[in-house]
Amino acid sequence: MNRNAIEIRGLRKSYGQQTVLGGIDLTVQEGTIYALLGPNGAGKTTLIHILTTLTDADAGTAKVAGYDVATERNGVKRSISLTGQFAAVDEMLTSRENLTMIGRLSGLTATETRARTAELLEIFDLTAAADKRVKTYSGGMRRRLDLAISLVTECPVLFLDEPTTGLDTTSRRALWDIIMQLKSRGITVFLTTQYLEEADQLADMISVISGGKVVATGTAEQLKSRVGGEVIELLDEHDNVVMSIPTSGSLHDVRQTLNGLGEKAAPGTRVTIRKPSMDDVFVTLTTTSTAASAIQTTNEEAAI
Ligand SMILES: Nc1ncnc2c1ncn2[C@@H]1O[C@H](COP(=O)(O)OP(=O)(O)OP(=O)(O)O)[C@@H](O)[C@H]1O
Repeated sequence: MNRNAIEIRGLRKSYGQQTVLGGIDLTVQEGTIYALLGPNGAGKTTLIHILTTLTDADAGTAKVAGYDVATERNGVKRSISLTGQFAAVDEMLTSRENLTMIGRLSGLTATETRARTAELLEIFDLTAAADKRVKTYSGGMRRRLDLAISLVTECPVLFLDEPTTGLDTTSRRALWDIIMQLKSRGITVFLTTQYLEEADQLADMISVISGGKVVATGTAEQLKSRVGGEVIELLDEHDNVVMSIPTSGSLHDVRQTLNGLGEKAAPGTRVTIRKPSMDDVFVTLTTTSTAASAIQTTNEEAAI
């Protein structure tokens, strides 16, 4: 039976008058990839900082790898790695030197450090560039190195704060592959992202946060099904989407929706019907409070 790598109950955090986290409940099973999806300023980094003991919560509890983040900080720290939004590498050193430095600082012997460095350079496809200074690296190479550094000592729970922000599509996909490999080695990955596709592709479970609350939790498919079975899209003569309408997908519903449009659609308007995307989910959940409260029920269902 799977155990929980992360358990969060009623977590709250405010800065002055601003409530950043207004009571977060969340459970992450061991060995899974969990994505926390939310717009800018939703509180994703704040939550990661609390889970990694960098910030204290005002109320509520959180356990990581079985340790309480408030009272068992050392246990938490021993169990986690964190990669932040900005690559924390020494640009004047080579990637081999960066990895070696972290290995020795983490208490590995010289021999262990050499072996681990070689292994990580290989995994992250950095062997060819291992002896070049990091300042000559591309953004993708730096992110890969940053991730490699956070894995010098392999921890059961890995936190990735927007790991692919600023990367091009190829580098992003390469990192996704690496994250999937980490999962296959039993590591629990908790990541934040603003990219819907990233959550869709990678995560076993997704929570959407907005306004300091979890407004939905589920698999990508479960979240999409909440938006509706099919989305009717109206396109203008230049193929621009002028309206998207979620429907249940039933013939009755689709027919009623189209009839309901009546004369509102301009002449020349075309119709397509497609499956909902994560974009639909995101827009629905983060822009309408009614949707948010409706989905709160989903959250409870998904937790059962
Ligand atoms: N130390 C702090 N002092 C005051 N306000 C803060 C502090 N840290 C974060 N905030 C505020 O809390 C809110 C949430 O910030 P946070 O960085 O957690 O959001 P986020 O979802 O990670 O956003 P982004 O995707 O832009 O990184 C923001 O309005 C931010 O300005």
